[in-house]
Amino acid sequence: MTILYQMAKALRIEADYFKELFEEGRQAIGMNYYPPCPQPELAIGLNPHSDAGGLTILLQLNEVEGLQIKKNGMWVPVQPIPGAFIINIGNILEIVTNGIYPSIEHRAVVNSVKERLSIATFYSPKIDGNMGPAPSLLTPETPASFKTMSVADYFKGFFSRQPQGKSYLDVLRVQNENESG
Ligand SMILES: O=C(O)CCC(=O)C(=O)O
Ligand SMILES: [Fe+2]
Repeated sequence: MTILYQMAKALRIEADYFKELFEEGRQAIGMNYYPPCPQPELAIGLNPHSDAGGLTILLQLNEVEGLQIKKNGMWVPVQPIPGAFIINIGNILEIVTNGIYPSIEHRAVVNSVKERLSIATFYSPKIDGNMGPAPSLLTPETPASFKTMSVADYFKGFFSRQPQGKSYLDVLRVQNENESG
């Protein structure tokens, strides 16, 4: 919550909006084990995706490189630093910040000789609320880029698709003035 409140403050989003969304939020944990692969160029550990939730806190457990983020169209490795957490922005933060904090596309590659372990915690809003771009960010010059929807419908949509880059966000985007009414 501390990280989220600092983000809200930086963007001048009312703290109450984040409190309402995230304070009773859901935290999920995922553990990833990537066995060594003799031909790593033919395999992928985890397909390119952006995380569904608000914030992800990730620990690369055993100092084997594997996580890559997409920056300017290129895959950039994230060096594991012992004891350091990686904070990733998920799709829901992109939606509530109306695109100011874009979610990060990332993937995990495998190593030819070493196994790799990571633990991720995903922090998301409570399931029985609605979410959309924070009202305080919306002005006539900066209209909503995303639809407001229930958190439950958002996750239903997310889990009914194959993870494929950031494609799900495009479905939720307000297309243009005419279509958005
Ligand atoms: O193993 C990693 O470093 C990435 C894990 C990940 O992106 C995820 O669990 O969503
Ligand atoms: Fe991820």
